[in-house]
Amino acid sequence: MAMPKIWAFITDFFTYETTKSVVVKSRSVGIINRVVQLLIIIYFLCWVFYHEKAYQVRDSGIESSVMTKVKGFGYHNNRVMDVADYVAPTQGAAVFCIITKLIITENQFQGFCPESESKYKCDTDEECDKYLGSSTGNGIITGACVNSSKGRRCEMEGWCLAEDDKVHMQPMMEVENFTIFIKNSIRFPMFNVTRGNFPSSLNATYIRSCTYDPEHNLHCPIFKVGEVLRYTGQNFSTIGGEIAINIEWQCNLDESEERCEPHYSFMRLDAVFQKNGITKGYNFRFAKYYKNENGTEFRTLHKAYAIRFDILVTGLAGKFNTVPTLINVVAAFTSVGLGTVLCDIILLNFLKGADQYKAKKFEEVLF
Ligand SMILES: Nc1ncnc2c1ncn2[C@@H]1O[C@H](COP(=O)(O)OP(=O)(O)OP(=O)(O)O)[C@@H](O)[C@H]1O
Repeated sequence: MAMPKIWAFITDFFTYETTKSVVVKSRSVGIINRVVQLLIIIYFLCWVFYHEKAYQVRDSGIESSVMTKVKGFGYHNNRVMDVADYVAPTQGAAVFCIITKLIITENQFQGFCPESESKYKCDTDEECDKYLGSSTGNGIITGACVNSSKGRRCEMEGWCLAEDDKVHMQPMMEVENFTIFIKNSIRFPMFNVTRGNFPSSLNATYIRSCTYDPEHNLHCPIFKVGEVLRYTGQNFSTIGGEIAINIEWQCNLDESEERCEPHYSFMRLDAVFQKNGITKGYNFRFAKYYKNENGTEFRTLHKAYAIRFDILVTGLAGKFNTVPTLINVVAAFTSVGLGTVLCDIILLNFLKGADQYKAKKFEEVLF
């Protein structure tokens, strides 16, 4: 029984198929064929070529440099704070912090003193043993329980007196009115095109007085902190954390280079931690060191609560090129043939004269 099957398979395998054109005089199938072809042509013209600009080569490897400068004055800890006091790091990089609240602990010397927090309350030395080796306090716990102005506390060795960061203080509300100047220059290396985020024609008086507004003042490179927070949907009184200012360059270089302009968008990057009970906002510590007349070193410790700004730059430029144009034109012509596939399925399976069509379409010739 198996032999005839094998023989039939071999005969089928060694056959040759060639295409034969069958003209089907059916109006309905003819209409379907033309409609499918039309849809494919419209898809390629409108979406692939017009919207997706498939005739262009793209460069997403944008090279960018960002410089920032903050200006404004505020009152905090009974003193006027200027940019050198509240911006860190001071170099004007793409990532910087504006300090909104500073807890200052002055005149810390190396030595032994009681911890400040109430969790270090103790009556005996043994109660402090559990903190030995702990890294969450203000210094190295010695294991002794000593007297302090707030009652008995575990003793630590380090910078004394220990910081008390539980003091309540208002953030520097003037931060809302501070302004951030952003200077961004970019280059698309594939096309050797360089652009800046504001026209060189802008004069100094205008720059000093303008602020960015997405509707009326798109070219002004100065951003008001309060407005930036508003664009991200944040309220200044609850703000901490990280804000991104995204500069997006979408450039069609088939048009004039002048139309290659930045678009700004704003978002809060640490939004996931907004409702987190353990960590809120962003803070860090830094110290300033001094020596007194007899050469003993002492320091002023700052715990800074800040808003961190991240200037992100993204870009995509496109320009006409023959290679993608040819590839996509060929793809478009090939795809127009897809109409035949659909019509064949309908003809071979769903129409009245399907058998007749099958017989005409597949013809066996014996030699
Ligand atoms: N955050 C800002 N808000 C408003 N204007 C600013 C801001 N940063 C810079 N400018 C203004 O933009 C222009 C260019 O700033 P740039 O830092 O290059 O020059 P500058 O003369 O060194 O500025 P400065 O006024 O700090 O001395 C200056 O007129 C400057 O005053």
